Amino acid sequence: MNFAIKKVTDVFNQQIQATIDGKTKPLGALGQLEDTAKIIAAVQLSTVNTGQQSLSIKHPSLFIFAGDHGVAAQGVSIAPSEVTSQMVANFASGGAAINVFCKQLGWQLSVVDAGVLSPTDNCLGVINQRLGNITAPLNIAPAMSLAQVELGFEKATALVKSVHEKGCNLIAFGEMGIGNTTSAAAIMAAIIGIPASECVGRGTGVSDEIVKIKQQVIEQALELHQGNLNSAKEILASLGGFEIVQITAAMLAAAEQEMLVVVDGFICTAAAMLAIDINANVKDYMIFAHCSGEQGHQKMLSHLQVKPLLNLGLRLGEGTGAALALPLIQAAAAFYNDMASFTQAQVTDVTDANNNKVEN
Ligand SMILES: O=C(O)c1ccc[n+]([C@@H]2O[C@H](COP(=O)([O-])O)[C@@H](O)[C@H]2O)c1
Ligand SMILES: Cc1cc2nc[nH]c2cc1C
Repeated sequence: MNFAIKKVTDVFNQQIQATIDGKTKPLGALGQLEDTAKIIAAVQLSTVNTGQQSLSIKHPSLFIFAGDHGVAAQGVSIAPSEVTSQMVANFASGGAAINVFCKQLGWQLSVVDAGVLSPTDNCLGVINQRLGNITAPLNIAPAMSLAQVELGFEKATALVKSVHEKGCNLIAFGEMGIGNTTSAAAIMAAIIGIPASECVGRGTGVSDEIVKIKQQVIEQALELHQGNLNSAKEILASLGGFEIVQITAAMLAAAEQEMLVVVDGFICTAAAMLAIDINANVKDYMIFAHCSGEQGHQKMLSHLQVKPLLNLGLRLGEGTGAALALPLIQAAAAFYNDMASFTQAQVTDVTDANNNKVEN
């Protein structure tokens, strides 16, 4: 599957910067909200809203993709794989952190079974996009086949298209999967080309001893699959998870539909790295919500040269960081649309006086 993602043009950058700088505030005083407004404006002025001046966040939707990881049986998590299906049931009945935040903040929340141990057919509203029950342990065999990766890409793409058709223009991704910090750290090591020790972390909160086991498992996996890590899809088949496959594809499909993409924590950023590897244009559509407490996440973000909005020490996943960033994203669009300019408010333009921006 290929994704035709329009490159966000820089033709409007000067206009966008002038709009932001013309607002009644010292230059740069809205900090990262200004950077966020620039991302939204660059996407919306150069794609959907060409020529239109105001920014819009329509029907913000958050998708949690859940998948189980065979590597969990190698003792790399505090929790057994059964917890993934149990948490999916918790999402379906509204009891998880992400349910509370989505309800509070006005996100539409959907839960996707990308392949968890116990099929979740009896969970109300859970979307069935299963690629299997659980991946193979990545240090022993390829996590899945390339055919499963392709199927995941097809299913995720169709899902995103249907959400876009309902009028959504901003989509966020979260995940749930016991063992998936091992998979994400292995993906990170493969993509960045750094040792497993720099990528591995405590995940759900494992001990130093288990961190060492995780590191060994990742090192075994990288050695086993060397030669089969030449493309993002090969990396996904060798080291991925069913939820990571579908998040990667969903990010690409969302950018293809000219939607903004909100990236959550460590695992979702691993998917973002893979998506960027497949089509670099997708990065222009991404807003990085937060820096997770998972060691390795800051390194991923630095590698991508992006600055997330929040740094709250969250390490839950489920899309919780993405959900909490929504009010800031909305605030960025709102100040861009609604703040008065120096001219409109008849306030002395301090940017001219102090920064010699106007040549006269
Ligand atoms: O989003 C993050 O940065 C993050 C950091 C640490 C853990 N998690 C969550 O914890 C689970 C994976 O942890 P583990 O220890 O089982 O690999 C998975 O369900 C993730 O949603 C998520
Ligand atoms: C209880 C629990 C909830 C989670 N939510 C995301 N990852 C999780 C991991 C565990 C163990």
